[in-house]
Amino acid sequence: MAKATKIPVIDLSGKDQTQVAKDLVEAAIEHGFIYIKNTGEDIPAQAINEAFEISKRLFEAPLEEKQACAIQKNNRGWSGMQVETLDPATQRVGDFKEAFNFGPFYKPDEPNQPIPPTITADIPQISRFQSLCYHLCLKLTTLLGVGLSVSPPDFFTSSHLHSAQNPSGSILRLLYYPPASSTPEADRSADVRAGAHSDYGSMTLLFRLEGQGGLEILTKENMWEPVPVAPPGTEGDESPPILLNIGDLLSYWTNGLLRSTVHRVVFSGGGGGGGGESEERREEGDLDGARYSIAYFCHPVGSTALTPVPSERVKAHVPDGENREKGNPYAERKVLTADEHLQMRLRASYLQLYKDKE
Ligand SMILES: O=C(O)CCC(=O)C(=O)O
Ligand SMILES: [Fe+2]
Repeated sequence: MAKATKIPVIDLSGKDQTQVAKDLVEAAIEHGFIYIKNTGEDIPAQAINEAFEISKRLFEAPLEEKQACAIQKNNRGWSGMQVETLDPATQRVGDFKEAFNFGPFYKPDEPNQPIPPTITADIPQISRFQSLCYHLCLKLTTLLGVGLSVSPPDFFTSSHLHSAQNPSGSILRLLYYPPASSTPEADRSADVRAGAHSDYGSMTLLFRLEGQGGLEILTKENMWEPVPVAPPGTEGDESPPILLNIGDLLSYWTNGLLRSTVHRVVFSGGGGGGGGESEERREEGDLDGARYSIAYFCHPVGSTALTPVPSERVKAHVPDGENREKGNPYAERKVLTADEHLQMRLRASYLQLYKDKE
């Protein structure tokens, strides 16, 4: 039976910030996924609720509006059903989801991309939400720097300070997984809502809604385990915890010390993984109903050179067989900057976009 994971819940508002930093680093090494208790201090529940409301309106907008904002090679815009294939080696068909990516608004309320008219009035809220996510990520990069005793301690944070002159690949992504009933072509036991993948950037913040489970991580033992939306101890909070995960870039940068964990989103049939209807899965609600999530993919400034992180802890880390590969999956291709890293990954998941326009 698939068991729920033991991903720790961390409260960033803890008095002893050195301890918080240590706990965060240990969780990033051990699991790569961490629940950030939502106290409302960094991202108020109301801002999250508003963002989900905007997302619903956006995906319900007329198809022509969304198509006019189709995703470009700059990774901004709308991607329709089955356009993205996160696990092309395994998936029979593309992901059963729609997504809309917003690049950074370097000036408040000024998107650098076409926006569907249905949500033009919501630009200030989107801008504010993106800024809240960005600032939470800066806080997290600072804590990781402290927890890893990186010298100087702002090594990670300063490389994430983006601007129009020093842009980053950071993306705020609204996601919509239509109900299975509206996609009868999906084989719920073989197909997935989002294919198995690890994220590309430094770290990802994921916002989910209660009763809309389906996210699973691949454990060290190679088992798929569900990641409950509201783990024990957070049920009474105003908003479920924010799920933080380490991305490939940060794992690569730390020579595999921080773990970038493979994850996916499944229908109730279990994505061919044999998970079946476990107790935890049933607690997660109707896995075939409509599902919304919001991800903020945090990336360093594109020109950042991915040179070894100045930390004794990182230097002392000797990757084991499995992590050696994970730590530097691109060793042969010599990734030099954050931008090169991102371009390589996008090319692999948007097969058609790159094929059509080359
Ligand atoms: O929707 C989710 O819960 C996860 C989405 C995800 O992993 C991604 O977009 O990278
Ligand atoms: Fe992901």
